[in-house]
Amino acid sequence: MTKIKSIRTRVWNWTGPTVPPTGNFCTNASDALWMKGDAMASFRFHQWLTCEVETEDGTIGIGNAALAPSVVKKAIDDWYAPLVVGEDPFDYAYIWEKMYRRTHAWGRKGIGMTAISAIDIAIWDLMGKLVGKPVFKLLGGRTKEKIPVYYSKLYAGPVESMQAEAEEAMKNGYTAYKSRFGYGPKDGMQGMRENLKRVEALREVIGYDNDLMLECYMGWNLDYAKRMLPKLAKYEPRWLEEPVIADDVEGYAELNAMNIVPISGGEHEFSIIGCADLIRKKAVSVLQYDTNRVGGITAAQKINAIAEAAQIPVIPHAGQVHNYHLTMANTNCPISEYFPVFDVEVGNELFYYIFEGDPEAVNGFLQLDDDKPGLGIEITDKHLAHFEIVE
Ligand SMILES: O=C(O)[C@H](O)[C@H](O)[C@@H](O)CO
Ligand SMILES: [Mg+2]
Repeated sequence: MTKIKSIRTRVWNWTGPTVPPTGNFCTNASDALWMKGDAMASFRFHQWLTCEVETEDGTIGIGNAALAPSVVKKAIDDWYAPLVVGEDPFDYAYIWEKMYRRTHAWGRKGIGMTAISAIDIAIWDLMGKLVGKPVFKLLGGRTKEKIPVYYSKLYAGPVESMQAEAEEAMKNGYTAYKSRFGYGPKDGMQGMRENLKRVEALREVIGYDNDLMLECYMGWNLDYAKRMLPKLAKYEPRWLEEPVIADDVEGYAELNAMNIVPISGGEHEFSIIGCADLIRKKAVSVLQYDTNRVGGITAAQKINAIAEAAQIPVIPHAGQVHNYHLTMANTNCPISEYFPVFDVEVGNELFYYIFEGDPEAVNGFLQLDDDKPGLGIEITDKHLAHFEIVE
């Protein structure tokens, strides 16, 4: 048995080219503020955290976090690493509880749970490498021949450019698409029409035999969403995502109970109990935790069981292998989100520039390798020129 010897955290600050922001690009929680300028600014993630957990025999497990990397690094270095070093990685449930309970006063959600997630993901990668098995084989194995994905981009812009992007994606074999709204409560009735115009335009391109999902990214509110839902119904969206801020669980439940369009959410929820609460309150019809926020693979797998008991499908936020392995190992996880490999825009794309081995979608599906131990990714130095790294 080999014990955990050290944890190495690095913050990767992207210094490469980024797609310049445009107006009404993606509604978000900042839209409710009286402010000028780029409301999406605080939701661009142009840095990432890598978290490498090494055992005495030199095996290294790789974890990661996208939220507030510089702060999460500090939390891991100062608080969580001392709790984990010296433990047996296969005692992962005990390690999770130790991290959760020893920082319970401040770490139950947000930064603390993100730090726990990064370490836990690394421990699962480590366990897979130590036993020579892919992580999904430790979770339940292969429940799918390959994983269907949905194309997740289509940020709001000129109608013609959105249609052109959808047409291009159609050529690549996707059968499900997620688009972002650009208008919300402060844009009034005209903004509603702009939103509906774009949904109609996308349906003209993808038709009605393909799934269309609509993303608000916490940029609407209960009143606006209640007014929009009846107008959206005829476009048959598969779900309406994060229509209200993450704390408005009652708002979620009221919108979901209207049963006009299934409501999805969870990418800004944390911990097993946080997600169980969304399920208990019937706040979502589709649960979308992100494994690198919610508590890692240990927490995500427990949440999958709770969601399955309630027959709520789980479609984790983001692509990325830490989510794919859970989707592969759970029948109640039908498809995966997939960020197409594009220039760096909001930052979801950074994963492709830091890691090697994240599967790329082919014809609307992606595959995991039965013989690749752990998560199947390594940190690459191919794009180091575009990063400033803080050890
Ligand atoms: O569902 C998503 O993919 C997230 O909400 C996005 O990461 C966010 O960038 C808004 O598009
Ligand atoms: Mg989302």
